[in-house]
Amino acid sequence: MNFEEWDKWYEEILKDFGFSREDDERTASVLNKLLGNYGSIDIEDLVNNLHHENAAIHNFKRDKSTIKSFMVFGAGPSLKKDINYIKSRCNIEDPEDYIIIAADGATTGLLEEKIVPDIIVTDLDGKIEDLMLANDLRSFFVLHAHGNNFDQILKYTEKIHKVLGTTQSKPFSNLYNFGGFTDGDRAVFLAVALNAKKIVLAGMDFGKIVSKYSRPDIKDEAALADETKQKKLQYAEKLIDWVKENKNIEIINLSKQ
Ligand SMILES: Nc1ncnc2c1ncn2[C@@H]1O[C@H](COP(=O)(O)OP(=O)(O)OP(=O)(O)O)[C@@H](O)[C@H]1O
Ligand SMILES: Nc1nc2c(c(=O)[nH]1)N=C(CO)CN2
Ligand SMILES: [Mg+2]
Repeated sequence: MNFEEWDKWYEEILKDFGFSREDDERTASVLNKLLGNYGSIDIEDLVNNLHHENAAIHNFKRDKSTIKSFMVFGAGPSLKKDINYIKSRCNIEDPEDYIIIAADGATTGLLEEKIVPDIIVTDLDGKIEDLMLANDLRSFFVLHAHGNNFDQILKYTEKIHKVLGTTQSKPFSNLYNFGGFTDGDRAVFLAVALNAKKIVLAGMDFGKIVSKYSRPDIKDEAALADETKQKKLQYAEKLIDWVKENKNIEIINLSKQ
């Protein structure tokens, strides 16, 4: 989604949630500076490195043109069921098959199943030790700045490597905006920017229930989402519907089957 198109969604989101564009831009400006100091990658680096990372691990040369299929894992209640289904159907670690993108808290569920994502799309409110562990092991970070994560960006950016920065306001300098709002739908927009032909969604229930991977502080496996979270999930679903309607990409949602 280009920025002009995204900006219409963004205006609506700012009004609907009462967020401030200036606050988003303030965090974006800090992230941009930190990435300037500590280093960041661009989209070309990401594509090239995805290829090399897998070549190193699997002794397999993935041609750039074979990067076509993606799996996006969200932190919805069906995450574990969907991972088990995928494991029973295919070799999830086969680099020929899929690029694996985890949306933030879903990283923890994947690590529990011995799967280290290729990419983590995050605003740094997932379980931070797991995000950092995955980053050390293998995962590239697509790190998002917004008005509500200034402190996390300030604290953790220097500790993370292999980072591509994003903003939800106007992109500039080191920061991209591929479109999208929550970590899960931004992961889908990233796959679109990486020329996906097929995207499989797992743990992307939307609805009103959140899992412990989304809210590590809840006691049970799942709980009723608060009103703000429910509204965020509605936007996530609508934005992914926009991709279905406007892009020629096969999208399969395992959570809805
Ligand atoms: N039922 C669900 N509960 C939680 N996440 C879901 C659900 N369905 C889909 N997702 C996707 O999983 C992603 C990862 O979840 P997580 O709660 O870590 O994200 P988030 O975008 O940081 O949200 P928040 O700002 O509420 O913390 C969400 O961004 C969302 O797109
Ligand atoms: N300003 C602001 N922006 C966001 C927020 C948030 O809480 N505040 N949460 C997001 C992830 O769901 C994405 N963007
Ligand atoms: Mg998050």
